[in-house]
This record gives sequence, C-alpha cells and structure tokens, in this order.
Amino acid sequence: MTARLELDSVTIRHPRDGDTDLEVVADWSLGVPAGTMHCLAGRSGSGKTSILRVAAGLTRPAAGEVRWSGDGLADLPDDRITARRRSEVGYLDQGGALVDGMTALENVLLPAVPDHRVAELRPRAAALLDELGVGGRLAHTPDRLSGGERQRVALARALLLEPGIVMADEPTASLDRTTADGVIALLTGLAATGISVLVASHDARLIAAADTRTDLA
Ligand SMILES: Nc1ncnc2c1ncn2[C@@H]1O[C@H](COP(=O)(O)OP(=O)(O)OP(=O)(O)O)[C@@H](O)[C@H]1O
Repeated sequence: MTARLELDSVTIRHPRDGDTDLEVVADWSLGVPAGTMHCLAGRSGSGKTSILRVAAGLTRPAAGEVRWSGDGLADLPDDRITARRRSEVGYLDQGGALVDGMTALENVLLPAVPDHRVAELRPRAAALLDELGVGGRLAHTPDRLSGGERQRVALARALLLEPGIVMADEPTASLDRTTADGVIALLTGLAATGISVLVASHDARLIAAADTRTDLA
C-alpha cells in the first residue's frame, strides 16, 4: 500500500559560506502510512526541521520527490503546493507560533480565511479547542495563555481543515512533563484516527510513543 506521506530518494542540502554544502540527507526515503506516527530523532542540528520542511513542501529538496497521498509535489508550482498544504497537511512549527493580538479562536480559524469559511468552521474550531482542553480560553490572546495552552491552540489550528497528514516540530519542547504527556497522547490519538503523523523530537517519551523512527546522525 502507498504511504500517505512519502519522501522518495530525497537529498537535502544547505549552502555554507566558504565551504561545501551541508548535506542533511542523501538519497533518503521514508513512508508514513495512514494511521501511524513516525519520529525523526536526533541531536540538535541533525536535520530534523530541514526534513520536516521538505516533507511539508515548504522547501524543495535538491533531488528526489515528496508525495502526499501518492501525488508528487515536484511538478507543482509553489502556489498549488501552498493551497494543497493548507487542506492536506497540518503543520505545527517549533514553539507552535500563534499570531499576537488575535484570540485563541481567531488563531485556530486562520486556515479558513483564504476560502472564506470562517463562519462555517467556527463551531468546529470551538469544538476542537474544547476537545483539547482549552475550551475555556477561546477569547484569550496568546500572551494570556500558558506554553501548553499555546501548543494546544496551535494543534487545533493544524487540525481545523481535517488534514490527512500532521507534522509537528519538537511539540513537547518547553512543556512540563504532564503537559508534554498530554500532547504525546493527543498525537498518538491522531494517528489512531487514521492520520499520518510525522514528528521531530529528542523527547524519549515521544520517541517511544511513535510506531517507527529514524535516528539522524
Ligand atoms: N536555511 C538554511 N541555510 C543554511 N543552513 C541551514 C539552514 N537551515 C538549517 N541549516 C543547517 O542545517 C543543519 C540542520 O538544521 P535543522 O534545523 O534541520 O536541525 P534540527 O535537527 O531540527 O535542529 P534543532 O533540534 O536544533 O531544531 C544545521 O547545521 C543548520 O545550521
């Protein structure tokens, strides 16, 4: 069966001043089937974020191809990738950045803005926040939320358009143990509903919770 998220013989390089390019991975492949969680593990600087960004179509690999639900991204123009990412991929970046000055509910509804679906999706946004245990914080701006609450609001935003793929970069970093365990349970729960989950982390408990993992050198 084709994995919902595939990286096929991918090479990722970064230019370095006055030096040869830094090769993060070369001719490297990964498949994340529906209903499973894969963890990219490895020390700081080993390339976890670089791989996630390529998998999310935010940067293009030097060689190889990324496929979502069997469709390759290589031949798609950037605007098509952006449009497809919005509905197919929930991306939780490091720290789960929220927009200051907007409430938790408004932040969750941001992916609905381009298609004018804010009013339609407001009940779903509120229900997601409720499900994630932050239903009492709808009107709070990020400065009035704890780190764990911000992370959960960012997760609700990533889930708003019902993506088949969810990616999260160090989702438990800077969270206390109890809150981190809650986020790990949420991510494994997402995989259990059939979503393909790709996380980058050096948190031993998150790594242990994943179905499969890659240890980056
Ligand atoms: N846009 C870029 N241009 C040049 N070098 C980069 C770029 N992005 C990352 N790098 C370098 O590539 C390497 C991998 O970085 P990356 O952020 O992917 O690692 P990471 O494992 O996610 O690290 P961390 O756990 O600290 O977030 C690092 O040496 C970094 O300095």
